[in-house]
Amino acid sequence: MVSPEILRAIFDAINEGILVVDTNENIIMINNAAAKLIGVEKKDAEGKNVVKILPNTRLPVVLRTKNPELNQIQKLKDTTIITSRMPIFDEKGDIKGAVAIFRDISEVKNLAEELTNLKEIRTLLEAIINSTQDAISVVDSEGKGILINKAYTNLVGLTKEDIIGKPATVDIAEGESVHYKVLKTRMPIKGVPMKVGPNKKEVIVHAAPIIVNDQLKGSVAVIHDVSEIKRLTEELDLTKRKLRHLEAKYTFDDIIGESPVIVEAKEAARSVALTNATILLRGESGTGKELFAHAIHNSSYRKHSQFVRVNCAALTDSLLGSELFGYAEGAFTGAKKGGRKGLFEEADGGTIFLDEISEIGLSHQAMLLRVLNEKEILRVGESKPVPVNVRVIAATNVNLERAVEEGRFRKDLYFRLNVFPIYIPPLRERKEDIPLLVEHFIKKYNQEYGRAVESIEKSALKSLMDYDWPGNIRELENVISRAIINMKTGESIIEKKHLPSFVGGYFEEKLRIVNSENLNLPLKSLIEETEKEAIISVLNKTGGNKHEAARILGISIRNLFYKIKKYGL
Ligand SMILES: Nc1ncnc2c1ncn2[C@@H]1O[C@H](COP(=O)(O)OP(=O)(O)OP(=O)(O)O)[C@@H](O)[C@H]1O
Repeated sequence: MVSPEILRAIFDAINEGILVVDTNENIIMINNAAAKLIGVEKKDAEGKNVVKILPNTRLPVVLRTKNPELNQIQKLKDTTIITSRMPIFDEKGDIKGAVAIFRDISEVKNLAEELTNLKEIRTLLEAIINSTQDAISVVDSEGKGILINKAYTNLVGLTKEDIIGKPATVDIAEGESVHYKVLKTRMPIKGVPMKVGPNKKEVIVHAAPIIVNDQLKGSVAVIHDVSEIKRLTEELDLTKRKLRHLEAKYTFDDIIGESPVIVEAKEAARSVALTNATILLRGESGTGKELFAHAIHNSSYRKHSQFVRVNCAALTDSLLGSELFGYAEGAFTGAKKGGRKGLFEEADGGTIFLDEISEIGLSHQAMLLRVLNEKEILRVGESKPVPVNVRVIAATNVNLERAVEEGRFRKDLYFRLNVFPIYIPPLRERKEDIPLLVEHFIKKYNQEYGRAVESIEKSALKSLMDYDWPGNIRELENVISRAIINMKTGESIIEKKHLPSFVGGYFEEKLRIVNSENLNLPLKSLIEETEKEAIISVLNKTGGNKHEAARILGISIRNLFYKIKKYGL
């Protein structure tokens, strides 16, 4: 027989709390764990009615019902416990008391809560990872796949089954594993180009190590699809080039005008066209410099070769260099493999038309001078010159002499370009050409818009003759084209009412002044008209000097050029 002392010692050694009551609900035994959980001294509890010690205890219920209550979770002070209560019967089956066995499960509960939290965080993370457009792949510290998202599957064409638990190299078609590199170096890697998946998708990969408490846990990679961007860039490149390579469309016959000044300019251009001389076309914006450049190329022996047009004002200085002269492989970030030909090389055998030449920065002016003198170019980032046979036609609408004086334009380049200047006079100095030009534009826009406009009314023509045309022929062309658009079907003569107010008509009066008649016009049209009006007034004020006009308007010269073109001024 085990002595009661030994039994007590065993009871006390047990981690679970044990509390025994007799049929009178008095505590006859309580072990250390129970006393500790309840927060009483054993000696103070023994012999006491259990309800006094534990007011909410259900032991009296068990005594009464004689039914056990098993594994019930409840709060005991600050702890959570799991309790089982059972009646105690003697051999005859009479009830002798009841016992409660309970265990502190706070820690287990915390753990369970933590697990639930972790689960929530994981679900949240997965939702985030799956909703990003960038493909993500994660490997563990050994380089085995542990997570990929939907975008990854869409991009790479591999599923979880192909990746999870497999080595980091499974998805690579061309290139080295970035994950392995990251795991080896513990350093992030950016912008690695490679091809992935069965379809050899072109991607750029950024990867970083996952370090928790100083321990390397794995590597995460974000994979960007660049095939679409590459395709679009190539398309854009091609379109840009195609746009430039639109053959020289015009000949001298397309240059309308019989005024002595324009006839003289045409004669000069016609005779120099047959030589190889560099030509400088001078004249205000919209006077027809580009038209002259086309005509010169078309009547030169180079007419079957390329005519390449570059608007030097439209490109930033840094872009202009690589566009004009090309670049070597690796000349700068983003440089194409194998480098790229510049426009000078593309125009080899033909003509390059450098519009707005005054806008070239000083460093590129030096390079241009070299082309003109040495007949060879240096690609950006390369030291070996490439010979080129290109005729240069430059154009400017600014006072280059002043630019030279102000140090903005190299004197030697100025002299080199100005060997054969052709001055194209502004329209206000050859107003006698206006009727011919109007007739020409009526024909042109009849064809373009499918109209049958016959001519212009005398008083309307007079308004055109009275106006000074700061935007020159481009502006006149624009006014005629808009007049035709403004004409109703059935109207075949351009009248004053079809002309804008600034040339003495009144069509745009309605547009410009916000009144009940035009309240239904979109705000954009009203703003554009006002902007156009402001530009015209300032240009008139500065006598067509665009640098000054841009200064007064508080916009860049490039922006002003853009707006002048946009509004056809
Ligand atoms: N003499 C002309 N006969 C017919 N159309 C002309 C004539 N001169 C110019 N044009 C037309 O006017 C518009 C402007 O001409 P162009 O682009 O050649 O001018 P530009 O002097 O090169 O202008 P910018 O300096 O702004 O580049 C074009 O649509 C062109 O066809």
